Formats: sequence, C-alpha cells, structure tokens
Amino acid sequence: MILARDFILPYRKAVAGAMTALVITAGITLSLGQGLRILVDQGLATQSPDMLARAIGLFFVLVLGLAVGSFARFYLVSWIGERVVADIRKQVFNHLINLHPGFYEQNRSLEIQSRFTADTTVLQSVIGSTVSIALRNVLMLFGGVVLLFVTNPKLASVIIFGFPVVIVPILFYGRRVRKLSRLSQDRVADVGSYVGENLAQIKTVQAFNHQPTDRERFAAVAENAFAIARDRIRQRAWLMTIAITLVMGAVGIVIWIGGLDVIAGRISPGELAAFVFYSLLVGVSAGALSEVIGELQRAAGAAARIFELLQTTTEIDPEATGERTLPDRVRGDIEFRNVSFRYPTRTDVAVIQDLSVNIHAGETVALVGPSGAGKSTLFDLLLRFYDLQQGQILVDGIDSRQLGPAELRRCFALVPQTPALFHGTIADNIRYARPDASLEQVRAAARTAHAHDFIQALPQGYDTPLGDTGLGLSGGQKQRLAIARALLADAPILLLDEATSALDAESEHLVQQAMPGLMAGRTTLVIAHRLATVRHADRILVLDQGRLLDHGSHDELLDRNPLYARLAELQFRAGGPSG
Ligand SMILES: Nc1ncnc2c1ncn2[C@@H]1O[C@H](COP(=O)(O)OP(=O)(O)OP(=O)(O)O)[C@@H](O)[C@H]1O
Repeated sequence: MILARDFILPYRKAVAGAMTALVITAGITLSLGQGLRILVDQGLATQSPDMLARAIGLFFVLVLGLAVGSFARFYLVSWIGERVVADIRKQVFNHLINLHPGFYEQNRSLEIQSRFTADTTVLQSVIGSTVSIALRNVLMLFGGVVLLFVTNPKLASVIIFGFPVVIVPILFYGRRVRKLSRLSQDRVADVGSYVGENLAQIKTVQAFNHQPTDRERFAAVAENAFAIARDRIRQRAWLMTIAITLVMGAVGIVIWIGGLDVIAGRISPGELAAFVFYSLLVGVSAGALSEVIGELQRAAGAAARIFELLQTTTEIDPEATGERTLPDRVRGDIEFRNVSFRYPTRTDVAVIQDLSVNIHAGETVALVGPSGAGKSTLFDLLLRFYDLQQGQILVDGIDSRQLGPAELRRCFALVPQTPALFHGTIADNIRYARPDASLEQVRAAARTAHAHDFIQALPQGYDTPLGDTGLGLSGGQKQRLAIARALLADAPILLLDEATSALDAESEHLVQQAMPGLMAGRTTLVIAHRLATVRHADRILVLDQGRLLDHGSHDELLDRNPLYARLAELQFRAGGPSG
C-alpha cells in the first residue's frame, strides 16, 4: 500500500529501532512475572534477606530495562507518526495546489480541508501510537498465554475455557461504547459548526434580532449532544462494572483453585503469583486490543480518503514544461483563433462559440456583454485554467498549449473583481507575485496604484497584518492593493476584472486614477463596467452568449450596435472622470 511504500519505508531504520524496543519491552514485561515468582519463592518464602535483596536487584535491572526500552519505543514510534504525517501533509498540499481549478468545482473545498486536517490527524494518532499499542498487546497476549501454560498447564486450561465468558460481554459493550462515542463526536462537531456559522455572521444575526431563535436551536443541538453523551457514559459505566466483576471474579477463582494447589503443596506460592500476574496481563491486553481495532479501521478509512486525493490527476499540470518557451521580453500579442469552449461540468452549453480576434501588443481592449456572456471565461482560458475543445489561443504567435502553464502565466497579471488578499502584511500581499521585491519597489508600486497614502495612514504602515480576507480594508483599498500587486508583477499582459458595485465614488475615482499607470506599456484586457473604462479603451469587444458580436470604439458601437447601446445605457455607471 502507498502508505507503507512511499511514506514509512524511508524511515525503515527508525521503524526497526521501534520494533526492537517494542519486542524488548514486551519481553521484559512478560519476564516480570518470572521475577515475581522468584521474589515470592526465593526472597519471601525462604525468609532470607540475601535472597530477597538479590530478587529485588533483579527486579530493578528489569525495571531499568523497561524504562529505557519504553523511552525508545515511545520516542521512535511517535516520531515516525509525526514525521509520516508531516510528509503526507506536504505531499497532499503540493498536489492540491497544482490541481486544475475545475476540480474544486466538483469537490467542496470544506470537505477537502477536513480530509486534509482531520484525516491526517487520525493517521497520525494511529501511526504514532495505536499501531504500537496494538503490536505490544498482541505480543503480550500471545506471550502471556504461552507463559500461562508454561507456569501451570492445569490452571491455564481453566483460564482458556473461562476466557470467552469474560471477554464476550466486554467486547459486546465495548462495541456499543465505540459506536456511541463516534456519534457523540459527530454531535460535538455539530455544536462547533453551529457556533462557527453564527459567530461568523454575527452582524446579520443581531441585525435581524435572530438571537432568540438561535438560542433555541443551539439549545437543541447542545442537548442532543448531551443525550448521546449520556447514553455513551451509561454504556461505559456498565462496561467498567462488568469488566471489573468478570475479570476480578476470574482472578478470584484462579486464586481459589491455585490456592488449594499451594496448600496441597502441588505448586509454589510464587508460581501462583506469577500465574495471577499473567492472567491479568492477558486480560488487559485483550481489552486494549478490542479498543484499538475500531481505531485501526477508522485509520484505514482516513488513509483511503487521503490517498484518493493524491491519486486525482490534474488536467493541466503546472509543473509541466511545454515544448516551447517565450522570449525574455514578451511583446503581448494575443490571438484567439476559432475558439470554442464548454465547461467540463456542463458540456451541454457552449460558453464560447467560434471566437476569433486579434489583440495587438500595448492595446487596451474592453470586454463588454450581458451577464453570462463569457467574459470571465475568456480570462480563464487565457490563463489556461481549462483547455479548449476547439481552436487556439496564441501569445506572441505561440500556441498557449505548447507552453508550460507556468511559462504561459508569467505573461499575465490578474486583477480579479474581488481582490484576493492573503494572511500576511500589506507589503507581503503586494509582493505576492515577486517575493524578492524590495520595500522600495513595493512602495513605488503602491504609489502608482494610489495606495501609498492610505497604507501610510495605517498604524503599522506596510507592516500592517491583514486578516485572512483583508478584514479592516474598504473595497476600494483592497482593489488598489490588487492593482499594486499587478504593477509589481510587471507582466506584459494585464487582465483586469472591474469591480461592479463594491466601490463608492471616492474610491472609484482613486482606482480610476491608478489605471493609466497600470496599463501603460501593457496589453490590457478589461472586463468593463464603467463608462470611463470603455471610453479610454482602444477597442471594445461586444460579447453575447459566447460569440463576438462586434468590435470598435465606444462611439462607433453606440451608433451601430443596439445591444451595446442598451448596455451602455443600463450598465455603465459614469464613475470617475469620464473621458
Ligand atoms: N465553472 C463553471 N462551470 C460551468 N459553467 C460555468 C462555469 N463558470 C461559468 N459558467 C457558465 O458560463 C457562462 C459564462 O460565464 P462567465 O462567468 O464567463 O460570464 P460573464 O460574461 O463573465 O458574466 P458576469 O458578467 O455575470 O460575470 C455562464 O452561463 C455561466 O453559467
């Protein structure tokens, strides 16, 4: 299996060390019974302090061995668990971050996140402890049974016959407890997600005075969790009671039968003591094994889910290097040649239909069309998030499919409609495309993007940490950060998706002012929502239902294209200084 081959085999030395420690500690634990026998028979029964001292001496040697062995076992096994899980997490992340974006449309990212964290944690606890507990107890169980027979075959036979009577009820209740504890964990997760959802939306909750309803609903969730937990506790209490009664009852019977043998002189007291020790050991190991079996099954499930993720193949491999490379200075010519495209999840709709257009280096082209016309899809295709079914997209005359995705994407800087900000400082976010950029370069980009002033006004300036989603910044400020990032990326082609309505007039004015600096010397494709943008564009492409209806300047299109005239009237908000 992949787990053993790819992840555990590299650490075979640690595994061998752990196994050795495991066998040694199990051996010592088993030999403690023999030590006990010597202690009772030679140390105590002979009433000789010398013999007692020797027996105790042996005992301490064994204990020392056990202590050292347990240290090695615990350290090595836990180390392997943590090491393997760190490797798995890295490998899964490296795989996920390269998967084609389409994958995330078919799989909920929350689900994938839970595989990533919860399932790897299960694996970690299993590799880092459960497997070792299981192996140790298997060794103890078999060793214990063998030594029971070695110590006293007659009593051992009594135990073996009595074993099922003790173990079957314990297994039965053990299974019920396990089932209930899984249910109970699920209910606790419900409690967690209910709290998480409501706290994340706290303003909506309070604005609509929804607290009484939430209190009631949450009470039900919490009470439900309690009810399941109560059942589990009750079963567990029964399990404990039955286990103590049966195991101790069995021990009592053994002591009784064995005691009679001791009195009759058929066996020594030490033998009886060792025997009781081994029967307890066997009982405890069997109990422990029954507990970890469920855990091992859970781990098998977790491993399967993780490796399923690793085995999904990416349709567009960003690591792949195509057969061609671009020159150092890309001019930024783009050509769509008879491009047709359907999304893999919805093959019945042709989102782009036989689209051909030439965009020249340095040109600013506005994409305009009703919602769903396919404007964003063109960006996705340019960035090769999806592959075309028909036609070609050429950059500087080279078919983009002949370029490796990484080679292709270095030609583009993207400013999405909702700017994506990441955990880190403002400077980190601007540096996103060029992590090695100096603070001076970051500041220069921010100045051109008209972001410098508001950044300076923040208490920590460029070192202000942003929350996961850029919490604490206005829509316009986020947009200008995204522009600064694109500026610093310094790519020959700019893909700009204008925000539709997130900006107030003032921010929009600033964003508009930042535009010329951004567009200068670059080929710019902009999904336009503003009059100012279309007026400034060299050319406007009018799209409808995946087709290119027309192209030309604002005034030409107003005259001759009824769809454009309608869009111009309805859609373009005259934001910022119009041209
Ligand atoms: N990932 C996807 N899977 C399947 N269909 C999609 C996907 N993304 C978009 N579509 C469909 O493709 C069509 C074009 O969508 P696209 O987002 O390109 O339009 P748009 O012109 O950018 O619209 P808007 O201005 O509303 O953003 C729409 O009908 C949409 O439903």
